Order: sequence, then C-alpha cells, then structure tokens
Amino acid sequence: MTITTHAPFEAKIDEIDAAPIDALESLSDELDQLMMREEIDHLDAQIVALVRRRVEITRRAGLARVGAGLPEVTRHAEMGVLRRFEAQLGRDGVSLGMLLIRLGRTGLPGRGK
Ligand SMILES: O=C(O)C(=O)C[C@]1(C(=O)O)C=C[C@@H](O)C=C1
Repeated sequence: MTITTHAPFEAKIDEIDAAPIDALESLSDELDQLMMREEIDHLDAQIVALVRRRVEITRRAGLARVGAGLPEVTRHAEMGVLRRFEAQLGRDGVSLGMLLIRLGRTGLPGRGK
C-alpha cells in the first residue's frame, strides 16, 4: 500500500485560512504551483516505471530472438519505433526513441545486462 502525504498542501491551506484577504491571490498561486509540482513528480514516476517496463520487455524479446537463432537486434522494428516517435514528437522524439532503444540494449544501471 502506498501512503501519500499532503503535508505541503495542508500547511498551505492553513496559511490561506489565516491570511488577510489581500494576500489570498498570491497564496492561491503558490497552491496551484504545489499542485502542479506534485502532478509533475507523479508523471515522472510513471515515466520511469514505463521505461523500466519497456527495458524489461525489450530485453526479453532480444533474448527470445537469440534463443531462436536470430540476431538480437531488428533494425526494421527499430526504424518503426523511431518513425512513430518522430511522428508524435518531432526530432526530439527521434532522440527519445534512440535513448529507449539504447537502454534496452545496455540494460538499466545496477541490473547487469
Ligand atoms: O520490437 C522488438 O522486437 C524489440 O525487441 C524492441 C526494440 C525496441 O527497443 O523498440 C528492441 C530491439 C530491437 O532491435 C528492435 C526494437
């Protein structure tokens, strides 16, 4: 079970409760920023989990190919990945796709090949 604490929010809400009316706008902006920060952190954690999962699956696919006597790498599939990333994200998408493909080849730090 994951326990999430919202201490920064609670502290901010207490501050808003106690604030004079003319300070409310800037306090509410700070609250928006805290909420956005929390969402960004949450998205980053999801991205990391997805990258880990992708590495695991692509390594398994590579090992299966080797087990079947095929090359570990399939350039055709890699080009398809890069084209899809480019279509969605442009040139930086290609860089991101290459990074993901490379992580699949090298494995994650501390986990061996
Ligand atoms: O699509 C596959 O078959 C994969 O193994 C995945 C993947 C990738 O990272 O996208 C990994 C290695 C291959 O060379 C091609 C593509």
